Amino acid sequence: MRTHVVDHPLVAHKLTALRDETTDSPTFRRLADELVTLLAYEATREVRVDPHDITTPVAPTTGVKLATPKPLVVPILRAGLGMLDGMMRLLPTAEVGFLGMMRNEETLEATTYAERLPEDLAGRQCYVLDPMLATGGTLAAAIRFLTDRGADHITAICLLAAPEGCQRLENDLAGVDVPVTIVTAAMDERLNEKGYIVPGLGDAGDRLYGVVG
Ligand SMILES: O=P(O)(O)OC[C@H]1O[C@H](OP(=O)(O)OP(=O)(O)O)[C@H](O)[C@@H]1O
Ligand SMILES: O=c1cc[nH]c(=O)[nH]1
Ligand SMILES: [Mg+2]
Repeated sequence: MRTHVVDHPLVAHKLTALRDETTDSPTFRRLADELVTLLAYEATREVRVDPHDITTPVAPTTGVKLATPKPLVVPILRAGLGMLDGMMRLLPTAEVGFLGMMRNEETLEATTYAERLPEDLAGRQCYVLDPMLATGGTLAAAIRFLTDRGADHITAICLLAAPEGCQRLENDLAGVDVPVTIVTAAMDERLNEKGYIVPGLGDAGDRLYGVVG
């Protein structure tokens, strides 16, 4: 597994505003949207392309276009939904699959409550969107869903990551023979006793969409 922390002053600036507890929900949603577009630029560095012949007003030339099958983008509900538009801005022709996953805040175990993915992902590049990589349980399960169906190249875009979650992913995915890359805006210090990222940004889903039950 590779981990890529995007080191860019604009990313750091937007992330600082996102973390700030005084940032309201509309601003939080806008910042998450802008950040994912910046991270997606790095995350799509290995997106597959084919040669493509065109003619400019001056001369014929060969460029590239996205290869077929198109990449699959998978936001993890709920919080990952706040990253979808920002990702699709860069990959407008990608397909989108959905995973609904929720972490039990007592046991910190992730459960899956919704799944809408293509049955066959053989030969597909997948981009998983989830703002928070905390214990890593959610992302490990999501990546398993994709590799079990044949996905052969996986990139997860997370706004924040914790070292404990990255270590767990390394362990859980040790037997997975598929390249996995994590692209994040920051590797934070640690998790607290409740499994929250420190300093983090709090509960991403709640900050995007409000507290539900
Ligand atoms: O790395 P982990 O310890 O598994 O935690 C990370 C998960 O927790 C949050 O989702 P949450 O369960 O709060 O659901 P929500 O998006 O509906 O708020 C977050 O969006 C991740 O999916
Ligand atoms: O810090 C954290 C950890 C898990 N989920 C969140 O939304 N935030
Ligand atoms: Mg949440």
